[in-house]
Order: sequence, then C-alpha cells, then structure tokens
Amino acid sequence: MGRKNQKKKMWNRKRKLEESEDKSKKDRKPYVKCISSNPKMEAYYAAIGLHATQKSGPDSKDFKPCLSAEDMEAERVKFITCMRTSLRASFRIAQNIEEEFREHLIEDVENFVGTEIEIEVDEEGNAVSKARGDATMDVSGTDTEGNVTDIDAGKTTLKKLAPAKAIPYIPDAYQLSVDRRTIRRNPALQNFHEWLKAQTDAGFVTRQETVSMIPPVVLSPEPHHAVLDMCAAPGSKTSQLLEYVSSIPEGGTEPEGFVVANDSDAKRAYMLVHQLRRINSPASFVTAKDAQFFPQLLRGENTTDEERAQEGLFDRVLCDVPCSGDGTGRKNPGIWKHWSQSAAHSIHPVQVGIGLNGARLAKVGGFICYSTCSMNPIENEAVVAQILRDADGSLELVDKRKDMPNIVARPGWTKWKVFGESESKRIKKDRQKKNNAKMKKRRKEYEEKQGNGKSLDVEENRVVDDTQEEETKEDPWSETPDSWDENYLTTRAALQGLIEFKTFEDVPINHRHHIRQSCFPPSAEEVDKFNLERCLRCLPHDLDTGGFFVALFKKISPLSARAKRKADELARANSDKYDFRHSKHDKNESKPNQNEDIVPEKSSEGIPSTELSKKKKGGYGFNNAESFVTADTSLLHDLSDFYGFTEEFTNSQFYSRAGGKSKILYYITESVKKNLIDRGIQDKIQVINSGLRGFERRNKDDCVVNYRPCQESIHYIAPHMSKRKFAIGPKDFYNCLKRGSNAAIPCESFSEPICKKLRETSLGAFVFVLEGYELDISKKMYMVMWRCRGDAVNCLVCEAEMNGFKSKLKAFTGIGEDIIPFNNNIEMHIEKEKNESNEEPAQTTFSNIRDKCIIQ
Ligand SMILES: C[S@@+](CC[C@H](N)C(=O)[O-])C[C@H]1O[C@@H](n2cnc3c(N)ncnc32)[C@H](O)[C@@H]1O
Repeated sequence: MGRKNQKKKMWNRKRKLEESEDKSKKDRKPYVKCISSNPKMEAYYAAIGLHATQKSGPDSKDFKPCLSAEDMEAERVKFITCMRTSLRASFRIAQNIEEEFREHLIEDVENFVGTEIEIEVDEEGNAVSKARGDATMDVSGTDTEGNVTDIDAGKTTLKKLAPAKAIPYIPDAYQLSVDRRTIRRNPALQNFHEWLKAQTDAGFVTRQETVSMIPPVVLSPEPHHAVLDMCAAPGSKTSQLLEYVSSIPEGGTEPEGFVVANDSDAKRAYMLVHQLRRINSPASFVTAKDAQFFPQLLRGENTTDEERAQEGLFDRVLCDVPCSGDGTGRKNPGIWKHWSQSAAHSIHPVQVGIGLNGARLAKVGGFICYSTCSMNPIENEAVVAQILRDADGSLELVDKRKDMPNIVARPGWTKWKVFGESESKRIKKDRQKKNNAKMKKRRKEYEEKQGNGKSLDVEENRVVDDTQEEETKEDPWSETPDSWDENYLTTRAALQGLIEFKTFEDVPINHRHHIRQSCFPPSAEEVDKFNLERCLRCLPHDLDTGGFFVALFKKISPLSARAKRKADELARANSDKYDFRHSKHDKNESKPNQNEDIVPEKSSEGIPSTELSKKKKGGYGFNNAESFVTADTSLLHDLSDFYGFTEEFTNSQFYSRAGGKSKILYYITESVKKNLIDRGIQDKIQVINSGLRGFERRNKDDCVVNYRPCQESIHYIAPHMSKRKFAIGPKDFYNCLKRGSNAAIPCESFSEPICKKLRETSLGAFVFVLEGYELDISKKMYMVMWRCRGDAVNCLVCEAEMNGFKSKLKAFTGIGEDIIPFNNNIEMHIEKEKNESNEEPAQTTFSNIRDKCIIQ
C-alpha cells in the first residue's frame, strides 16, 4: 500500500474515533439518583417481621420485641432511611505487617481522616465532584450534627464531615463518614485517596465493606491452620484469612498455615489470584470447583487412623455462599430493581449443599463459618437449620458475641413465614403487557366500565391493584403500612404477588422442588436443639453497614454415613438443576467425589478440550495440564550453584507448570506441598494458581544462569541464599528507592564499601537487604537488583512495591519521605482546635478503641 493511502486510512481512523467520542459525550446521560425502592421487597420484609424487634435502649447491644405499631413503624423508618443512604466506605490495615509499621499507618489514618474534614458541597448538600463539575454525590447524614459551615464559595459551601471511626469489633479497621465515590471525587479527600490507593497497591491496606470483615474475624484462624474458603472470589475475605496464616513462626522462613481459595467460576478464580498477589504470601492455593464437590483430601493407603478420625483436612472452613445479596442495596442499586423472593428459594439448596460439604471437609474440632449478604431467613436460618438437621448432631452453633464485645448483631430467628411468588412467566408477560401504555389505557376504560379500580386474578389468587401500583411507583418506601396487624401485612404482601404457605403441605406439588420442606421453620423440638439465636444478624441501621448474616458451627464429631449420603444426593440433584460449575473442568463432571481417595483418573473422559490440545502439543500430564511439577533438576542445580542455595531447598520448593525449562519457577511452601500437592489435589480439581513466582527466565542469553529471582517471593528465598546477597544501610537502600523502578543506578552513588562490592559482582541478579533485617523476614526488606554491563545496577522492584518500601523505611529508620504527605489544611485545623479548646481535639486518636478490640 502506498504511503498516501496509509496516511488517508490513518486520518479516517482518527476522524472516526473523534466522532464516536463526541457522540458518546453527547449521549452520556446526566447523573440520575437511583430511587432505592421496591414495593415487593418492602411488603415481604414487613410481613416476615424484619421490623418486629428493636434495640433495648439507644446504646444497648440487646434487642427486644416491638410491642406497638409505633415501635414497628419507628424500626421500619430507621431501616429504610439507612438503606437509602449510600454505604460508608471502610478499610482495614493488614494484620500480617509489623507492629511498628502498623502504628505508623494508624498515625497516617489519624492525620488524614481522624478529625472533622471540610468538604465542598452543592446547594443540596451533595459532595462536589472533582472529575465532573455537574455530578454530585449523596453524603446526606454524614455531617456532624447541624454543623454546616456557612462559607460562601460561589454555588458551593463547605460542610463538616465527621471523622472516620475505628470499627470496634475488627482490629485496625475504619469506617469513613463518606461513600466510595466521594473519596474518589471530592478534592478535599484527594490526598487521602492517593494514600489509600498507594497503601492498597502495596498490600498494607484493604478497602473492604465493614460487614465483609466479620467472617474471617469470627473464624480467626491460627498461623499454622489449614483454611478453606469455598466461594472465594473476588477475594476480600480470602486476603483477610491469608493475613492470619501468613505470619512466619520464630526461627522459620515461611508460613506453616495455608488458605485454599476456591470458586466455581474459573474466570473469577483468576481475578482472585490478582487480588491475592497484593498480599504477597506463598500460603495460598487457588482452585476452581463447585464447592459442593470439593474433594476430601485423604492419602490413599497412607492415610493414618488419626486423619480418618478427624475426617477433614481443614481447621477452618468459610462458606461465604452465593446469595440474593439484598443486604447490599446501599451500594448495589440493581438490587432494588431486580429483587425477587424466588431468588432466595432457588439458591437455598445450593447454599445447604455448600454448607454440608464444608462441614464434611472440616476437621473434628474445627470451625465452619456460613455467611451471606442477604437478610432473608430462607437463605440464612433455614439453611443453617437444614445443615444442623442433616449433620445429625455432628455440628453445633457457637455464639461469637462474647469474643467481639462491641458488635451489635440481632439474634438468629427461630420462626419465620414462607412466601412463594405467584408470578409465573405467563403472568409476568401479562403484567408487562398491562403496563404497556396502550393496554393500560384500554384496561382503565374497561375497569371504569366495571365500576371499580380493582380486579381479582382468581387463577393465581392474586389481587391486582393498579391504583396502588401507580402510587407506590413514586416512593413506596415512605409508605407506612395502614396497620401492623399480621393478617393485614400478609394481604399487603399478596398485593405484590407474594403468597404465604403456612406449612409445606400447602405448597402445590408442582412447586415443591422450588419451595422445599427445608425452607420452613424448625419444629419446637429442633428450636431447643439448634440454638439458632446464636447466629449474627446484622441489619444496616444497627451499625450503619450493609445487611449481613453469619453463623459459626463447631464440628464435634465426624458426619454420619447417612449425613454424607444426604450431602452427596443434594449436591448431585443441585448440579443437575443448576449450572454453578462454571469451570471447564467441572462441566465434564457429574458425580461428587468426596469419598474417593487419591486415585488419579485413568480415562481421558472429562478432560477439557484445551487441556487435551495442550497434551498433544506439549505432551505433559493430562489430568490437569497446568499441574505443578518439580522443576528440571539440572536447572535447579545451576540455580543452587549461582545463588548459593542448598540443593535440598531448591529441589523441594521450586515447581514449574509446564515442566522442562519453563518461563516461571514457582516457590511453594513445604506445608502446601505436603498437605495439598502430595495428597493429589491436582488430580481431582482444576488448580488455578499457588505459591509465588520464584524465578523468571530472561530472554537475553547474557548471563551464566538465565533465571532471575522475582521480587514477590524474594523475602522467602533470599534467607536461603549464601551468594549474591548484600546487606546495605538505610541511605544506600533509599538511594535505590529514590531513583525509581528499573533506572540505572551508578555504582558510585552507593557508599564506598558497597560500590566496591558491586564492581566486583558479575553480571546478573543479586539481592540487597536492609542491614539488621536479614533474619527478620516478616519485615520484608529485601530487593531484587541487577548488575548491568556498565558501572551501574538496576532495581527490579515495581512502582507499587517501591512505595511500600518508602513507607516502611521511613517507619523503621526515619530515612526518606512518606509517599503521600497528608493535607496541610487538616494539620492547621487540628492546630486551630487545640488552641481554641486548649486540649486534644476530639476523636483524633484511635488507640483507645484499638485496645478494646483484641479478638480472643
Ligand atoms: C458472595 S460471593 C463470595 C465473595 C467472597 N467470599 C469475597 O469475600 O470476596 C459468592 C461467590 O461464589 C461463587 N459460587 C457460586 N456458586 C458456587 C459454587 N457452587 N461453588 C463455589 N463457588 C460458587 C461465585 O462465583 C461468587 O464468586
């Protein structure tokens, strides 16, 4: 093609791009506030008694029944008002970082958001966006009472926001008085946002919803524990669990515990790997499998009697199951639009199946946590009751309230009403037709002729009330029920298509596969036995959070053969009905295999086609083409020689996923190898990832050993290195940090002895460690470097980790600078308050609250 034509094509492409950008700008709809309302959801929750209990006193953590209609209405209003405000953002400081450094980060938090902050708001009190001048965010209810500052700044004013609060039942966690969008977009919070991003990238801080932090704290694994997270993606709870098991025992060089993070959706499991990379721990093992079929990991003939007696491998199991998610309405507007009671019934059997398999996989004496972000008893207490029923006395519920003294959580319910949704597909279609403008008009005319505004759909036993539908469209949440009488509330629910079934026998036979016996409340005898009140029910207005449910089981004996059979049957029935097995590996499987021992599958049936094709190309293991296999021995020998490892170390801890001279060698902990790989986990399920990248092959062939260590695992590998490792002082360390990632750093810029050593070092990778931290591995002060051809070295550390090093170096030695200096205005503000009141400004310290927050 001639040059002229090429240019023409390029200009055409550019023009088209500009046109499409212009078009998309024009088409961009203005920000419209989503109405958080759903009449059916409101009618359902009122009818099943969500507003029937209240706090015993304003600061009480106990609850009592609402005895009057006024009390119930007050409860409803509190609930609704809260549900309609946007969710406050929250974050926590990682638990696996050094105490000294944690204190430093807490100080940063105090400086940034520990005092009242003034932010710019528009005339309606909405926070002003820095990205789009016209867009505004809802921060209503976040200001300190009546404290709107009357400073005129054109159309905007300054409004004082309450300081961040330490979350009293989660260690080192904070809840802000603004939502995520405001943090992202308001200029007053820009520095704090930058700080938050940098610390998140470095793995020291995790932005996580407050209630989502509860299950790992309830489980509180010990550092040597084997933990299973059955439904793990996107991984916020997994990273929290990983922090518990990532600590290195005294005298050791790696964690003893591990977390298996599983999700049925392989794509989501890959996202999980990305999320966990921040934590930089080798103690994770990511798999993709329907949790109902996650296998028992016995060791065939080598299984000991003790292992058989314990039944499961895991000390802690988290079942954060898929759910309708109606507790997340404060951050997910879609919940309001799409809520349906059927969703709870549909997901209920899968939730029971996952919980039961979790119980089977736990050790006797271990704990299983069941959690959902739904408020619906069908997904909560009904599931817990069925798990207890099927487990036949092997499990008991544990009340964690006493270990989390400041948590406000309502007791689990022992009775509830069961509703079915009357809307069949046909009825739904009809209703959509009715809402069609033309149909509506005709219908109105017809009904006027009939002389009333209502018609009864006899077939479906459903009252259709158009006038009501019109009214509720506006703002159904602000509508007080005419009466709090139970019968009235049930009828009101019927108006929304919700039909109550008093007993299972009332459920029409053709609906019983959907509305199951297990959805109904337990019998009086079971109520006494199950102790459902020990569950934690978190309602949004109790702690200004999302809605959440948590139950903790203790496994007191192995599951009976009958219980296991039941679990198998349920899982099989569910897998026939629902396609939760997103992974390619799972889709070819139809039988649960919990009771199998590790017999590698011999047949080639059930192998994903991609894996088969890989086999044809590469000729490696067919069960799991991505299996971890011990790396090439000659390569490991060369590595040991060049970096000074013992061969025992390299031979046992480096794996490749493709065999031969693969691009990456993975570093896997002894405990992951012994408990998972050696037990044949790879023969049973799809393994997505494990360990950390230990060595990476270089494309250039200019060095004796063409593999360089990776920064992500260097803290675990370097203690075993006896060659090419240099301890340097803080100034030399900072010298590398200030130059940035991959920049050439002249040898002469280091102190004289280090410069001399560097000049004597041959081409290739080496490691710097901060003096005094050689054996203090948990502080992670190792850096991967490269000796270049000229008189220079490179620092092979990415930008995010460089920032992390800067923060730590400043905290440990006082040298260097903080990555994001905090807002000077706030400093001035504290100073001003101090001068005015001659005492410390209120709420500037979190330490008091932190002291109370030691989880036992
Ligand atoms: C509530 S989310 C889990 C959230 C996660 N624990 C966290 O804290 O980030 C539920 C997850 O379960 C997965 N899932 C759905 N059905 C599953 C099944 N049968 N087995 C395993 N995972 C499943 C979904 O893909 C989804 O990622």
